[in-house]
Amino acid sequence: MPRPHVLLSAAVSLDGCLDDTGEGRLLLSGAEDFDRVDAIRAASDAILVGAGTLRADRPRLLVNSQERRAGRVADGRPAYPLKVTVSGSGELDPGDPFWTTGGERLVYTTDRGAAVARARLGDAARVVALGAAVDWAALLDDLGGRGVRRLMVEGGARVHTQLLRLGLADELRLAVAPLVVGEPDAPRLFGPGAYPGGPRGRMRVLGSEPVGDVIVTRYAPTAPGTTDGVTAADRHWLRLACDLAADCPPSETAFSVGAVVVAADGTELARGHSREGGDPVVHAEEAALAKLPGDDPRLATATVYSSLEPCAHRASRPKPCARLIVDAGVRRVVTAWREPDTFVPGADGIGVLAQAGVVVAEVPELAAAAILPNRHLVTPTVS
Ligand SMILES: NC(=O)C1=CN([C@@H]2O[C@H](COP(=O)(O)OP(=O)(O)OC[C@H]3O[C@@H](n4cnc5c(N)ncnc54)[C@H](OP(=O)(O)O)[C@@H]3O)[C@@H](O)[C@H]2O)C=CC1
Ligand SMILES: Nc1c(N[C@@H]2O[C@H](COP(=O)(O)O)[C@@H](O)[C@H]2O)[nH]c(=O)[nH]c1=O
Repeated sequence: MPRPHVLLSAAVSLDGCLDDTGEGRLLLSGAEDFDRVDAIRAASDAILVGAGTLRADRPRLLVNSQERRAGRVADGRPAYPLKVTVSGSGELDPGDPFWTTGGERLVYTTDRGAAVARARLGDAARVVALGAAVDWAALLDDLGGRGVRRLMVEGGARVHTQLLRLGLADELRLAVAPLVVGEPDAPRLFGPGAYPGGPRGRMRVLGSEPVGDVIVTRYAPTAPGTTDGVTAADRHWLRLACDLAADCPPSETAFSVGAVVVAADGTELARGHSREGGDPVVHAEEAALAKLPGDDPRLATATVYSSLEPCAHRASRPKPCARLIVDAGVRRVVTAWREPDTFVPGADGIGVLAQAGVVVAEVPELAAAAILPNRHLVTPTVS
């Protein structure tokens, strides 16, 4: 099951605070903005907050609009999204309105926390133990397995910080309120640590609008991952490579493939697709790499996204794409689809890359998109 789309939602002051240190929650949003948040909740399958937010805010996390609830029911969904919390300790207060209102409740916790949470909550929630520690990737996989496609995360600071740092957030929606908290101990949206792309990495702005007196901006993280684990930004770039594959001039004798080269800070360096620019034999990765100077220093930390595994054997050119990638100094490749035996039996571009020390991440959930423009070339059993 695919992981859900993860949307981080927060309201902050001009000095980046989520709250002040006083009693009760600081309302950063106005009525119009709370209504915008309500619409996102209604469009979500599940809403997650950390146990710290449960303790500090005692939220209900409802869809407040009756029309929106009715719309969900008309679509065959429950009136309220699933409510999810994360707690290492399991120290959750059954008197909180979170457990008695709205949608069904789910707690992700540790093996030790599970015993505490079950004793405290009884039937008010399903408690899922994820081992000695809570692993966020495992949590998202589990939610995907429960049919959650869109997850809204409403904080707090420690939860947002981890999801962004781990590269697991697809989108960040930030409402910036026109006030300054000014307190040194007030919770900040993002804590210190190593974020994808480092301090020079820039996110992509998807849009921005005034809502009442706050400004809401939508961002997408773009900096590639650095391991064979797949991040949300990796999926974004690989989806683009699959879209490029669909743009190739069709062929009966070669695959349609798209490729994108992305720098460590999330800057797109080059893109290419098969048979680009009227060259009947050029491959996607070859076309993309040819647009960059061979000594471009950004290549050493770049990631190549290719809808199809880079080729290992080639009749039409001296070097296959796996070798071109290694020779360009690229150390990481993300791909959706292993090459079938259609033209070259036993091609193992991933093996060539791995042998040269290149980290390869595979995203099988995007294989269908990579195959689509090639469906006339593969038998149904291969696809
Ligand atoms: N302005 C806004 O939009 C929002 C503001 N807020 C504010 O944020 C503040 C709360 O933030 P914060 O205190 O950081 O709390 P969080 O909501 O981020 O919750 C932190 C708690 O969640 C659990 N947790 C988180 N990550 C893990 C993990 N990897 N493994 C195990 N348990 C984990 C722990 O629970 P446990 O302690 O049980 O082990 C931890 O103490 C409040 O002041 C609130 O008002 C909150 C949401 C939105
Ligand atoms: N203070 C604040 C937010 N706080 C969030 O709203 C949650 C409470 O929602 P509810 O149960 O509907 O009262 C709370 O737990 C926290 O996640 N959100 C925002 O968009 N803007 C704000 O100014």
